[in-house]
Amino acid sequence: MADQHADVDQLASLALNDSCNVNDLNDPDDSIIQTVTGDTVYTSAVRFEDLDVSPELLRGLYVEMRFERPSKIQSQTLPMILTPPYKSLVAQARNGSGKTTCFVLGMLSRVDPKLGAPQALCICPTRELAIQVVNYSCLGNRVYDMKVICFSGGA
Ligand SMILES: Nc1ncnc2c1ncn2[C@@H]1O[C@H](COP(=O)(O)OP(=O)(O)OP(=O)(O)O)[C@@H](O)[C@H]1O
Repeated sequence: MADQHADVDQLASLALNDSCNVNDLNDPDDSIIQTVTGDTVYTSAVRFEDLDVSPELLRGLYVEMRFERPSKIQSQTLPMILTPPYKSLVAQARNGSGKTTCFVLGMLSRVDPKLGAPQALCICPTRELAIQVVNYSCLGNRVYDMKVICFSGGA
């Protein structure tokens, strides 16, 4: 999560200017893209196996979520999100392009399922978004038996 006082210039920033529709999720651009942030070079992931995720999460992506391969925003941001040294990231892509999976997979990859303590907090601006995030995060329940809880306020 971004440090409150972090200089915006220090944040890795990525905006994908793609105008495709949701069907493109299953037809991502296969070209391998390299992104350099500071001294670190990130290579886009063509397959989920290219990412540093556990076998349990891989199974969850393929079997539970029935995803075949990363969408464009996932292929470019997940190597950054999952590779140490971890940095803050701002990414922008159109609605329905798979952004939620990016940060949910980031959270699920960084928690220790054996540790019985709260380890990740996701703050959402609307109740609808919070519910969407919880629905994806439930992948953690299914593959790791971890608890995902949604708190919301308002009437
Ligand atoms: N790699 C993938 N392969 C197939 N389907 C996917 C993939 N990633 C996400 N999806 C599906 O695409 C839809 C949109 O994904 P998601 O909600 O993550 O997009 P989003 O960019 O966060 O959307 P929004 O901008 O509305 O918050 C969901 O139904 C999700 O299950």
